[in-house]
Amino acid sequence: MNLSAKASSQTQASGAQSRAVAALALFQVLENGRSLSDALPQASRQQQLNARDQALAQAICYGVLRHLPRYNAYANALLEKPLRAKMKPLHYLLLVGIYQIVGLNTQTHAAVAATVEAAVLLKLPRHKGLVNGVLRNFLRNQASIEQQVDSDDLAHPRWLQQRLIDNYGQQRATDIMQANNQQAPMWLRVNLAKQTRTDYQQRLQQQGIDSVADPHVASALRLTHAVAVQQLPGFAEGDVSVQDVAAQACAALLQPQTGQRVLDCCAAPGGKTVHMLEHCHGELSMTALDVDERRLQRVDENLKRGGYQAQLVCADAAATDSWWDGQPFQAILLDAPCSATGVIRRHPDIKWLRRADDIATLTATQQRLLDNLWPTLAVGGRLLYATCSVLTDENSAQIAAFLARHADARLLPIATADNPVAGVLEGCWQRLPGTAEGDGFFYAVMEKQA
Ligand SMILES: C[S@@+](CC[C@H](N)C(=O)[O-])C[C@H]1O[C@@H](n2cnc3c(N)ncnc32)[C@H](O)[C@@H]1O
Repeated sequence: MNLSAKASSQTQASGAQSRAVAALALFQVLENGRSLSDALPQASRQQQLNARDQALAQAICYGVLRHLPRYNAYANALLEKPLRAKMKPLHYLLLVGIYQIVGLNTQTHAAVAATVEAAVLLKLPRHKGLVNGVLRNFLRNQASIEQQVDSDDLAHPRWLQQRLIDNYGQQRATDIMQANNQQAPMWLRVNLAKQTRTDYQQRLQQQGIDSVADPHVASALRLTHAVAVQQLPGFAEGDVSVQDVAAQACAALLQPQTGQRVLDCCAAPGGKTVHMLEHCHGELSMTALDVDERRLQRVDENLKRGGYQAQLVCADAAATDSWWDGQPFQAILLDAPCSATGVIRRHPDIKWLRRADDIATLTATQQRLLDNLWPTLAVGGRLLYATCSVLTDENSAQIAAFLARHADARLLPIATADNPVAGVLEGCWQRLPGTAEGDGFFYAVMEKQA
């Protein structure tokens, strides 16, 4: 084989690998209920994908998940009969192929060829012909198939659509779902303990990376185009972190003060723990707690990267007898486990993995955390309750019920009001996805009365 033929067959092989990885990851998410952030890296490792091919596999998975009903409908229209259970990975390979034809500006014929080849990697080599036939048929008849298939372009499960309509009305619910189907921008949090935001923006500019400063959150820069973290100057030294602008608002809302005892009780992977430490130049007595030991390691890594210290505790935050020494905290961040319906732009698998029943379970957990942590807060101290959810049961209704149960809790109104949302408890802040380019997020600040 000459060199260029060898190079071209290597390119083809890596093209097939990324398509196979995308199909396998989608299979794991949609058939086995695994999160994409677990399934994709695992499938990538199995196929030994390089970073570039992994990025392609990820882009394909995101694209398919964003408009899953539409691509499923196309595949079903193209297949004479549904595939047998054993051949199910092939269905996801077809979605991968269809998405590339519809949604990616790749060279279509090369993309189809790589997708057909991926059937071999899925250990279904005998069905290469089927994949080829279906995708070529779609290429020939795309316009008529798109016309004949009645697909739901909002692409959210019915129960979630209905909840959003119940919470916000038809128009706002539609806006939320449309925003959920967009790609989220990359946001940076500049470590203001080390440099000004303008200085860091200039460092970016010197590397040819354009950014826009957020008018409300002092540390936040939005990149005009996403880049790999390794390209960010000073990333390894903790000069900058990747964090959405909505998450960055937490430190300023809680306002921890130098020298205070602070609890971050659902801390992993530690984005907000480190931000609070940056906010006070590291001078906080910080306890970072999480129930998940593996995720707690990420907090440790993030602390080390920034050069900060915290006491790490692995425990159920609500089981205070098991970890609390009885010394009250002056500030508590409860970034509660939630439906994550505010971050569907970044995790499009969420809308297919969540079930309607999950919401009641989550609200019960949130209530237990709020009630059991409240006694650990000092009189005069503040608790910030935050979620990346847009559902009122987890947010306004949760806080209204908490205030009704706790006479010593006073809501400190948040004056930001860049997007007051009808139906949200006055004094709380509900950000909706896409508003000012940020994620959907909810915040309520409460102070403990004597
Ligand atoms: C929204 S994430 C936190 C994100 C984090 N604050 C950050 O900014 O990087 C919620 C976290 O709550 C943790 N968690 C869930 N239930 C918990 C519990 N009962 N006690 C402590 N942590 C819990 C999860 O393991 C998860 O890491």
